Amino acid sequence: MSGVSGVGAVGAGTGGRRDPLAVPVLEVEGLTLSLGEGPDAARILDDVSFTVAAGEARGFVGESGSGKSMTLRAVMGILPPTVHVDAGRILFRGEEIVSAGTTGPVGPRSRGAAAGRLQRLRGTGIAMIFQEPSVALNPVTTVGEQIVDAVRRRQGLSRRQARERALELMELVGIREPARRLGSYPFELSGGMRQRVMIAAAVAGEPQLILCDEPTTALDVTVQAQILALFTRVRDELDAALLYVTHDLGVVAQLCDSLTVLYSGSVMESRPDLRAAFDEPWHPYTRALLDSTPDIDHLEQRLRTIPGSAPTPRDRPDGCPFAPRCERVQDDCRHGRIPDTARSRATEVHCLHPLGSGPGGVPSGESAGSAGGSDADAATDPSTEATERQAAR
Ligand SMILES: Nc1ncnc2c1ncn2[C@@H]1O[C@H](COP(=O)(O)OP(=O)(O)OP(=O)(O)O)[C@@H](O)[C@H]1O
Repeated sequence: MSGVSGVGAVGAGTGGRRDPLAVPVLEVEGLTLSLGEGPDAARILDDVSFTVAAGEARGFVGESGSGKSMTLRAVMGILPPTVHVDAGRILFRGEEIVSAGTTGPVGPRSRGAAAGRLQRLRGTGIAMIFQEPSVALNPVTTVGEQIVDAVRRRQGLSRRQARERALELMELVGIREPARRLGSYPFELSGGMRQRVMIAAAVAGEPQLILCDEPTTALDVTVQAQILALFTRVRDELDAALLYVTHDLGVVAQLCDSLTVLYSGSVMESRPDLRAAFDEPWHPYTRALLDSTPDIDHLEQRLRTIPGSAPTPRDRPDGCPFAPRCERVQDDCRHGRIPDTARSRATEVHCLHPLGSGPGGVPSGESAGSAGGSDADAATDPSTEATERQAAR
């Protein structure tokens, strides 16, 4: 792809050193969501926290129904009307955009300062890329018009300038002969091409945060690899923060720097260093997910499946929601709230009997510090290491 023009076309592309102390682009703090109200309310997200920094790609993984999409929808401000925020908040570049009491887009409680800020950010500061391009693309409008409109809406350029920018964006996302393709309708393109068009339209506003909801699941592996490479490129050129939802750890391995593992609405494990998490997962659920992921280097090994199934929001058990399926379960796992046993600022492990050999079951390399975060913590905190690695990239 020749798209060097894309560097100038889509963003800051600073490529310089980042400030490890900079405010994260996205901070989700204690997000707790319920479906319905009153005695029939069911908790679909319970005290979920994580951050994504500029230039970082965080994989957000878990089985179907674990709450991945709902988290993205909360960030984007598009929760279903029946789902509301019980507790927690979401900050975009340090500014609160979602707070407790927020409900779906039609609810009266969604109005207010935070909702107004979110409205303005949607499409410019924050972009979302869906699994199915038809969700985002208009079938009766040419792809050129859709990208030009996205550019104009977000950047206030003239029609001619916007067309030039649209061509650059199409080149950036790997659409050959973009001038010819401007006049195509979505149905005239392959699935992979439609996905590229959606990405081009999404990044037209030079977003600082890109939310991806399984955007390659429907594509064959070759196209999937191209799209993943494209995400890496767009992220680097915009210095954007990427939150990538998937159930596929193979995809996470190719794209992401950090990892959050969700199960039945709760964070099981959150790690700033994806490689360390894959080499030595601490939560038995993360281990089980890894064991059920195909490994191209060890095809002779039989894949393990996780016995049983995840609870629905209405039948979540007391204690650890994974306990009924966990090989390491003990009596104390079945009662009360499971605390974070990692004792590190950027790392979370909600398990009373984690894998590993360090203090609290957490290997020494990533166990640094207390939740308070002293200078000594900063020297060894894996979040600092990960940020510095990114800064040096
Ligand atoms: N529109 C909706 N209205 C009410 N509840 C919903 C809605 N969509 C999903 N849910 C429920 O919210 C919970 C979390 O669902 P969510 O879609 O976030 O899971 P997920 O991890 O993204 O799953 P998948 O990988 O299948 O997309 C589930 O129990 C689901 O049944």
